[in-house]
Amino acid sequence: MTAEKPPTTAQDPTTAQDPSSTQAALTYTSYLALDEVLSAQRPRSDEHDEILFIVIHQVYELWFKQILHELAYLQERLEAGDTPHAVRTLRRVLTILKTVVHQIDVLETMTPSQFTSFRARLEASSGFQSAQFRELEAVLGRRDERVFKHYPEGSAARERIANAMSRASVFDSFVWYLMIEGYPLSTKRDVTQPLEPSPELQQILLRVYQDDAGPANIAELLVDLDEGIQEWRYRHVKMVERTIGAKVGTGGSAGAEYLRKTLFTPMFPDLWAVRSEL
Ligand code: HEM
Ligand SMILES: N[C@@H](CC(=O)c1ccccc1NC=O)C(=O)O
Repeated sequence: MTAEKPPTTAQDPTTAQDPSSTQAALTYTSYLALDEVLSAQRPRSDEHDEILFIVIHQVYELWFKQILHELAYLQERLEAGDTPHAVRTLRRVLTILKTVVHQIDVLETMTPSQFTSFRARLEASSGFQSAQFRELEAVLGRRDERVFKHYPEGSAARERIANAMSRASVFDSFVWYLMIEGYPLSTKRDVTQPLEPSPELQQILLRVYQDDAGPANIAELLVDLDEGIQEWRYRHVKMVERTIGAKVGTGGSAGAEYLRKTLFTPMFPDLWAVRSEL
């Protein structure tokens, strides 16, 4: 249990009677920094639908932030061999992921012509520049220098992505966890390199599934996570197809055609590779 923070409201005698105290009472608005949050929607057109487009993306970025926070904790718990908390954290991440995938329904209420009415005002900005999405991919295990093209050298965003690519990924933490659980894994992976399918690890995973205990539960939740990311990509590309058809993207790619190529690349290839042996 952590000790409760002393109250800082006007009723608190230590502050209420202190004339030098300039601290305003904490309120709903100040605690949640709503003045900042609610003044951060700045449409570039007078089109009705642009606010929805901004709000949806802002909500995404807040959830990405929360997912990154949870994944850092997940890695810590896995590396401590703590199955119950790793399971709970993964469940939370999966629930958030379901929420953000579902949120696409809201944006799909915007018609192509409504989007076209302000699309030009987006100029060359695009989802390619979502640093938190790239960080999320890197935390999960993606190692791909091409993403850096959209982040200026020396920028904080680029540093964060590069940093995530230099650290152990969620999958590396899972492998570490399997070692703690007593599975004999010898070869140490260079965590800065892409995750390649490993026959040695696949043999171990078959045993994990046979044993059908905590590690098998975690493995299944990681498959859920991988599938959830692929589900997001699928829903995103369908939204793109119905909203801009075959138009090229504002970020300079071939649009839907480019996105379709990213659809079936799993984050954790070994967890998929073993499934025909189970
Ligand atoms: C009408 C809605 C949307 C359209 C038409 C759209 C369109 C596109 C297009 C065409 C690309 C390819 C990059 C380019 O050349 O511009 C892209 C990439 C991307 N978009 Fe969207 N997008 C939409 C909504 C969203 C939302 C709500 C998110 C949530 C954060 C999002 C996140 C991303 C990300 C992360 C990428 C990079 C994907 C990758 O490279 O794998 N997009 N989007
Ligand atoms: N790439 C989209 C524009 C777009 O969707 C977008 C633009 C700015 C900020 C976020 C965006 N969302 C995802 O790509 C397009 O080509 O229409």
